[in-house]
Amino acid sequence: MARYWPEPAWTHGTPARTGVLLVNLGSPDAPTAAAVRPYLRQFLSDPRVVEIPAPVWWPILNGIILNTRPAKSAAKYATIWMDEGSPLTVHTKRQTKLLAGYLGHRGLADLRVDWAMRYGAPSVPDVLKRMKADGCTRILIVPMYPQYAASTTASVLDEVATCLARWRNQPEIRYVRNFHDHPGYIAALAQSVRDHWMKNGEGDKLIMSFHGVPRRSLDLGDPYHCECHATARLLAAELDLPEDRWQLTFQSRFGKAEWLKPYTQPTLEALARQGTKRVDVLCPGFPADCLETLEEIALECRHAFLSCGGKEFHYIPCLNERNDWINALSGIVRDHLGNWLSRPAAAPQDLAASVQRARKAGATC
Ligand SMILES: C=CC1=C(C)c2cc3[nH]c(cc4nc(cc5[nH]c(cc1n2)c(C)c5CCC(=O)O)C(CCC(=O)O)=C4C)c(C)c3C=C
Ligand SMILES: [Fe+2]
Ligand SMILES: [Fe+2]
Repeated sequence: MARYWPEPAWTHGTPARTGVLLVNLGSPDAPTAAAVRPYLRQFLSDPRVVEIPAPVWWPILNGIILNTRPAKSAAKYATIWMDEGSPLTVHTKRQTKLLAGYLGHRGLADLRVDWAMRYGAPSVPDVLKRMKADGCTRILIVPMYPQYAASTTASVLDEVATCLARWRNQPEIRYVRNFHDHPGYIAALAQSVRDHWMKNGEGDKLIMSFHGVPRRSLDLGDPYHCECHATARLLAAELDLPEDRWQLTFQSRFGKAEWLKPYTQPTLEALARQGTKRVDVLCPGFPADCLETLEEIALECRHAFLSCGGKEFHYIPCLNERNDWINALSGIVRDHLGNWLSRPAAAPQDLAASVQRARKAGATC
């Protein structure tokens, strides 16, 4: 239970601040098996991600997966690694900096905007602790997942709650549950497609590929499937695309169970075999490029489509640092800050120190 540092005190004189914390999934520290193993161990030990009872799952995880997958995943990470690190981390860091700038221009320069990763570093508890030490008495948590899923969004909230469960004097917390239908997010996606078409012409079909989840989670009531469909419909409408010009698919299946269908790669292979010459592929569920988009889609799926007779495969990058997207994100943040914008944050107080001072001065309680 002593996983986290003790909470920092709010000291008198520290100016009160409102914090905004972007949280993404996280990456290993390096594209090596040694770095991928602890990352995968943490990720795949999360009961929100793998919902198999621990006595059944742990021998599989420790006996098979952690002995075989790290080297294979590391080789994939190595193909997309950037000079500054994993693409997911690099983009999340840049998005944070740009968001702080946009919010600053909207008169919110004193917001403390930071980022953390659910798995790997910097961890959610470490960043929350830093934010509290810097006077954040209110914190808006922004899981960087447009579509809510228990395995992603709820897992971030679990981690925040687990951290705060060890704190006596907690900040006020709000969070963004989803933004799958936010007009600014849909408009930025649509413009990214139009920008691509302007430079490269239009393909025969636009494939919107979302990360999959086990089919069972839909049957148990997870709204993820419906939110992916809502995003795809809104995007197709914004682009004025008739039904036969686009398709939604799910990628990144993990394990042997059935996942949400149709699967991305088999769909692309079938399209190529049926004579579709050119596809444009977009991953609207990922606000930042990462292993799953740059390796699985832009490399593996391209190869699969071309090997089955397709002629042109175009990958449309994620929103990353696009101005229209960061502007939309700043709107999402402002909407959720709501009445925090008009009420000053409570002054941070180190109550333990106040009590001691009062005692010294002769107070009896
Ligand atoms: C976009 C939302 C995501 C959902 C939903 C999601 C569910 C989910 N993922 C796994 C297993 C793995 N995912 C991996 C990588 C990965 N997943 C997401 C996003 C979602 N996952 C991202 C952004 C990434 C990329 C991370 C990066 O560093 O770039 C991996 C690790 C890589 C590998 O070894 O393949 C695994 C494993 C499950 C089981 C799941 C739902 C239950
Ligand atoms: Fe994943
Ligand atoms: Fe994958």
